[in-house]
Amino acid sequence: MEKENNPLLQDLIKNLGHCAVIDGGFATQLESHGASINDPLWSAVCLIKEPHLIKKVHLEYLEAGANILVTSSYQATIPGFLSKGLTIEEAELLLIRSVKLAVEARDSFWDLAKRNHGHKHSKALVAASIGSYGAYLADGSEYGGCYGPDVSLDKLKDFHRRRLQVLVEACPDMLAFETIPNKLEAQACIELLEEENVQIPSWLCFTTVDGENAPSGESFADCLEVINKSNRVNAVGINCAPPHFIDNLICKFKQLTKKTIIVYPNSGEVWDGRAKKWLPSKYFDDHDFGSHATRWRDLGAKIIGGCCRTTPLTIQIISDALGEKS
Ligand SMILES: C[S+](C)CC[C@H](N)C(=O)O
Ligand SMILES: N[C@@H](CCS)C(=O)O
Ligand SMILES: [Zn+2]
Repeated sequence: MEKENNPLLQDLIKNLGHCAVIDGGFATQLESHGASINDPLWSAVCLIKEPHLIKKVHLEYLEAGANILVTSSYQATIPGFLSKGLTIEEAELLLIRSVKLAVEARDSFWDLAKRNHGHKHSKALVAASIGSYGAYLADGSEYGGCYGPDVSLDKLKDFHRRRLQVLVEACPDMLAFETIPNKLEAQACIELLEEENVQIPSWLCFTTVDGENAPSGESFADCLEVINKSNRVNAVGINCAPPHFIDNLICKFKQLTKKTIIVYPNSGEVWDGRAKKWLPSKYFDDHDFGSHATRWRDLGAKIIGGCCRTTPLTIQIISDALGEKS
C-alpha cells in the first residue's frame, strides 16, 4: 500500500480546504518567556527545567491557528541528556515528555474549542521533532552539512535509532525530520523508517544556505532522489532557511517530487553557532508572511509555517492569510 497517501496528513489538508499551518519558532517563543536556552541541549533543556513553559508555548501556537504542533525534541537526544548526568531511563522519559506535553496542550485546546459553538478550529496534529545530527553537535552544523569522513551512514542510523523508537512509542501523530543538511542523513532517516517499520506519517525537511542546494553542497535533485524512493516519507521540503529562498525552492521541488511540499522558513536571520546567537537580517517582517504564505500555497506548498525567530504573531498572520481563522 502506498503510505504516501497516509490519510492522517492528507485528511487534515483536505478538511482544512487549503494548506495546513505548522507552528512557528519554538525556541524563540520559549526565550520570549524568559527561558535560558544557551546550552548544548538548546530548547530541549526546558524539558528538564521548565516543562510548563513548553506547554504554554504549544498553547500559544494553537491559539495563533497552528494545525500542527512540532514537539520540543529537536535537540533532545539520549547522549545529550547523558552528558548532563541523567540516566538512560531519565533521558527516555524526557523524550516521552516532549510528546506528552504537546498532546496535552492539543487535547485541552481542542476540548475547549469544541465547547465553543461555531468555532473554526480543527483538531491539531502533533509531529515529534527529530533534529539532525548537526543539531546535536550544538555548533550550528545543521547549516554546514559536512559531518566529516568519520560520520558514516551506520553512525547516523545508530545516532537516530533509539530516539526515533522512543518517540514513536510515545504516540505522536507523525514524525518531523528537521533541518537535514545532507543526502547521507536523509538516507539514514529513510532507512530507519523502513527498518523500524514506522507506520505513522513523516515529513523530512532540508535546510539551505545558498537557496539552491543542501548545506553540504549536494543538489536537491540528488537529495530528493533518495526521498522519492521511500513511501514512508509523506512530505518533503525546507525548514529554517530564509523566506526569500522559498518561492524558487517550491518550484524546484515541484519538478523533483510528487510528494506533498512543506515549507517553514525562519525569519531570515542567520545562526552564529559559535556565539550561539542570531545575526540580524534585513529580510524579516512578520506582516510579509501573509503574502508569502498565499504565494507559497499558490506555488504548490501544502504545509506552511514558521521556524526560528518566527512567533505566534507570524503564525496568526499566516493562518489568517490562508483563511483558516476568521
Ligand atoms: C536551529 S539552530 C538555531 C539550533 C541550535 C544549534 N543546533 C546549536 O546548538 O548551535
Ligand atoms: N523546531 C525547532 C527548530 C528547528 S530549526 C525548535 O524550534 O525547537
Ligand atoms: Zn529553525
